[in-house]
Amino acid sequence: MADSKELGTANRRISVVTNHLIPTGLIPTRVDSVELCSASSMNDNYHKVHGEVPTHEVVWKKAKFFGDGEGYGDNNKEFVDIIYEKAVGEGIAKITINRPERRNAFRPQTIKELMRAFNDARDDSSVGVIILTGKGTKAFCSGGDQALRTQDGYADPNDVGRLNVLDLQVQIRRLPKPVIAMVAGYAVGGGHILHMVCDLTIAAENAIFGQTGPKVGSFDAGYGSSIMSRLVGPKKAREMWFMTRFYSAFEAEKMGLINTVVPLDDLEKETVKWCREILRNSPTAIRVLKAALNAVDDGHAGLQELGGDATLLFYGTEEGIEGRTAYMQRRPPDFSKFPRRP
Ligand SMILES: CC(C)(COP(=O)(O)OP(=O)(O)OC[C@H]1O[C@@H](n2cnc3c(N)ncnc32)[C@H](O)[C@@H]1OP(=O)(O)O)[C@@H](O)C(=O)NCCC(=O)NCCSC(=O)c1cc(O)c2ccccc2c1O
Repeated sequence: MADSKELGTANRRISVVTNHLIPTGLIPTRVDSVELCSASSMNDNYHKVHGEVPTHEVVWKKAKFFGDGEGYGDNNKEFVDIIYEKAVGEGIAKITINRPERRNAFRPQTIKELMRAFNDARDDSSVGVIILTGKGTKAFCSGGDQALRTQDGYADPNDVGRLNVLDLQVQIRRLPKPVIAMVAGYAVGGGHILHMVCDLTIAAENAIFGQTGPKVGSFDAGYGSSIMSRLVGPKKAREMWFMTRFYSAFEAEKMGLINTVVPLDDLEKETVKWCREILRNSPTAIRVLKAALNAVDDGHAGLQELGGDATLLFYGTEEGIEGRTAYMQRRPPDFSKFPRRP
């Protein structure tokens, strides 16, 4: 039985907690004085200057590789498992996994093609945002093609096995432009991890999210675990991995796993709108912010990325140029005119 000292402590704690509770009658149920408005209809000077985000129809063209001409063409002839497009006149690239009959499961060839396309979108300075999606409405991606799983990893016929999707995850994570996962249908297994490594996820109402690894004898103990834990918290991450449950788009949004849910018919329109909104902002600010947002979690690699951005910016300054010029002119550099800022 509790003695009187323990009871006193318990009573004090209860009264501290109850003092912070608002009696139900006092909880405001209606906002009288504040006019609520959506971000797009805000009437402040910032929104007057910047205006509405354009909503015109996007025009996609098969992408030509950067450096191969005007940016459009039919290099896609080389692609079997993906479709690579660029929006005409705006800085959006779209990469589509094109294996709908397999719910867009990836095989090694798919990963190789995805990596080529992402590399091109990175190098093409006219591209500012990249959309990753799956063909059709049934699946974004259902992970590794289990028919090609070997003891060494995933292998196309006559090839060595590898877990090459891990390289793609790193590539997306380190790519200095935002990558948006546009998800309709299933994003499960390795496909779920792909959407998690993207910077943003926009889902259709029919989207379904989840891990299947422990059901099929697999697991991703890398980004698939650590990034998930960051996104949904350690308890929910354990639930997702241990139980292998599937979650609706609305549940995923509530969990912080995705950014927004839209009707299936509006999925691309809304995703393009997000891209256009991002493209109005400073590419350098976005580049550095992406690196900064990943830096702590990515350890030395994260610091390297962020540090690289600092060097990149420094190379464009007079101070940086003076160092290089002096070296080339075989003279000592004159850094005296550059401020030693507080
Ligand atoms: C995604 C589904 C829930 C969809 O179910 P639905 O009923 O709509 O469709 P079907 O099941 O009939 O599928 C149609 C058709 O596609 C084939 N298919 C679907 N997914 C795959 C797949 N991943 N691999 C191979 N084939 C697939 C299916 O067999 C049907 O073919 P038919 O010939 O019968 O028409 C459901 O399909 C589903 O649960 N799929 C499996 C999801 C899954 O378990 N994925 C693998 C998880 S493991 C993984 O992805 C993975 C990959 C890596 O590279 C890693 C690397 C490093 C670490 C970990 C890794 C990892 O875990």
